[in-house]
Amino acid sequence: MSAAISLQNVYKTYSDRPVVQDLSLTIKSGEMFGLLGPNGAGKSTTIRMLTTLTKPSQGQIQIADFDVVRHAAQVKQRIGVVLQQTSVDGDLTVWENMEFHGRLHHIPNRVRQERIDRWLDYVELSDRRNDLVKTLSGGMKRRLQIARALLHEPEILFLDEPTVGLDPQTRRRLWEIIRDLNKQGMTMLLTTHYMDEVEYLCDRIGVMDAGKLIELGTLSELKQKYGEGLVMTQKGDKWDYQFFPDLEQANAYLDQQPNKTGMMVRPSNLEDIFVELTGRNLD
Ligand SMILES: Nc1ncnc2c1ncn2[C@@H]1O[C@H](COP(=O)(O)OP(=O)(O)OP(=O)(O)O)[C@@H](O)[C@H]1O
Repeated sequence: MSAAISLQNVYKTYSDRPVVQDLSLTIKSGEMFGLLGPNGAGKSTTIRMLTTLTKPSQGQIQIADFDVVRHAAQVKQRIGVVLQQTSVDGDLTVWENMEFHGRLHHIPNRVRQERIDRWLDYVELSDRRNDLVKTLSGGMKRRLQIARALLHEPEILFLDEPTVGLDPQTRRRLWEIIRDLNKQGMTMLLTTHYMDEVEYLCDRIGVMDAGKLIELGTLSELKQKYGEGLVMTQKGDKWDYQFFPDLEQANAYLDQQPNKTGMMVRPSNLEDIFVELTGRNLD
């Protein structure tokens, strides 16, 4: 597989304050990549640079072999973007939002109508096509954002916190859409605060903290690295976490303890690894 997204030693500085530092990363074509990190880690800034919305202060970014600064127009043709803050226009209908976006991308009329129908159908909004967007639920608006981002048939889709603020059923529904698009071959980069989202969706995970990429790998690689078994020990109102290569070794350790009160063993998960790495919970 070739590289869909490539960052080499990328920095972004605002008023001398580095918010992204020395970020190098390659995402293959067809990959579903999750960028995880606490508030202010630099995830949105990274997405903004990848999607030509802001320029890197230093370093190189290529999308489908096009430089994001020198060939921004070619990059824009190849990417779809669903950002947290880019909302759909509430005073237009569902169809008008799609139509407007299609015209911006100069999609010829007949093709545009066919694609609007197809993508609205795909995100199950066909029956709401004549409704004002402000009358839609949060989940429907997000689905419309996705349909709109797909209208010009991008190769790569960027999703910044795609399910934030949505109820569990709606999140699941969006996950299915995201998964299905990836199965159809679309490269995807998503940022999220939700560990379960990354675990469920992503082939590979990058953890950002304070502007730096501090960990990278598949979930199983990360679990192998940090340990698949965990011993939790209650210390007052806090828990101490100790990783072990597997559950058997975690249990063996527990068995050796003279006092097992306040101790428990369980399989580790991504959140444990995240807390170990950043010393913080995400919520
Ligand atoms: N336009 C800007 N001007 C100045 N500082 C900025 C700007 N955009 C972002 N920052 C700062 O850069 C840092 C990284 O922000 P960013 O939004 O990329 O983080 P994030 O990981 O996406 O966090 P969140 O999950 O809260 O969105 C923050 O400290 C933020 O205040």
